[in-house]
Amino acid sequence: MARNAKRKGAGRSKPSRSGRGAASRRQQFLTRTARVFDLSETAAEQLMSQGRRQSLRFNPLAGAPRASFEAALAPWADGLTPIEWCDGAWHMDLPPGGVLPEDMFVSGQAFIQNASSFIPVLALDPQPGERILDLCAAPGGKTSHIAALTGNSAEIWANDALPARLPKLHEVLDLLHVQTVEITGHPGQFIDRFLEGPFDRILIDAQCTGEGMIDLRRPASLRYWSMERIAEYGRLQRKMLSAAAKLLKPGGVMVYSTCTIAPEENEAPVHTLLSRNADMTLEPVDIAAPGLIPARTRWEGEAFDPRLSHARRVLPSAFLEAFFVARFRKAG
Ligand SMILES: C[S@@+](CC[C@H](N)C(=O)[O-])C[C@H]1O[C@@H](n2cnc3c(N)ncnc32)[C@H](O)[C@@H]1O
Repeated sequence: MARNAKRKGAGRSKPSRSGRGAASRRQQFLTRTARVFDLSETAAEQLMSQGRRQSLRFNPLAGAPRASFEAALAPWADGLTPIEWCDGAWHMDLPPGGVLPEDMFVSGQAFIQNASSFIPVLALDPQPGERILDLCAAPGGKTSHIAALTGNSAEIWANDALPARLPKLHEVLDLLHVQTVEITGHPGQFIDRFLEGPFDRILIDAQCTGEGMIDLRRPASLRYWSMERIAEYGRLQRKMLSAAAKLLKPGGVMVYSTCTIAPEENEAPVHTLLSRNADMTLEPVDIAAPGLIPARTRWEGEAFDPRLSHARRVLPSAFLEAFFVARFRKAG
């Protein structure tokens, strides 16, 4: 796929300053997005031209009882909708000027995320007592969710390769009362050289082109988009998947997620891992979130492993960013 992508890509490594360059980049992104989701370009344009509302997650690790937290939310109940598929989370649609009490955030009782970010953690299904690796962890939203679901009783390794992002990771995990965590700063593509396995569960919430965050009403959000970047991240993601799989315990679960749309960064790296590791298979991503559709089993004339139909794409909507989630199981 990467070779194919490079040939097709009229990509540039630097952002183009010309209006014509920006227009053709926008058109290329739109054409691809429409094809990925099997939509018309008009429908794809609407999908990618909306603001995304945020969601609120209750953090039990802060020690406040859930009932008192919910009581404190009562004055804002009209602007909060419980998320049926994610316990202890609410979609937020507060009236203009509506602000939740600061204390909830300062005390670490509440955390704001895009609701799509809940899906990989729920698919990981972390359990107390397990050894869990979060390979691309900063700023720590998903690590803290893992710690919350396991009641601070899993051994979590939170890794991120970018030194500049580690202070924020420390800060978020401290704020959210995450205790059983080791923070490391290794390159994920070589993680098997730095950390000792085995891990019961591994989350790879990979560095990606972040197409899910593109809002076509804001031309700047496409400034760094290019086929070259897609191909470059696809190579990195393949390497991270391969290195992490070596650290997974037989019988263990590994979840791969991105907030991007490109099949070269989603289905293609998953396909490569399956084709090179007979002991790895895909399991259904069984989360009842709206807008979850099967991942692609073909792209640009190339067929992927049919098990990719178990992986899920998130169709972007008012509350959910475009996301991709695949859940692997290692034989054992
Ligand atoms: C999508 S973000 C992770 C978000 C995080 N999981 C969360 O929920 O808060 C991807 C992260 O990968 C990190 N990263 C980039 N290249 C990496 C690499 N080669 N190995 C490990 N992490 C990397 C980035 O610094 C970034 O923090």
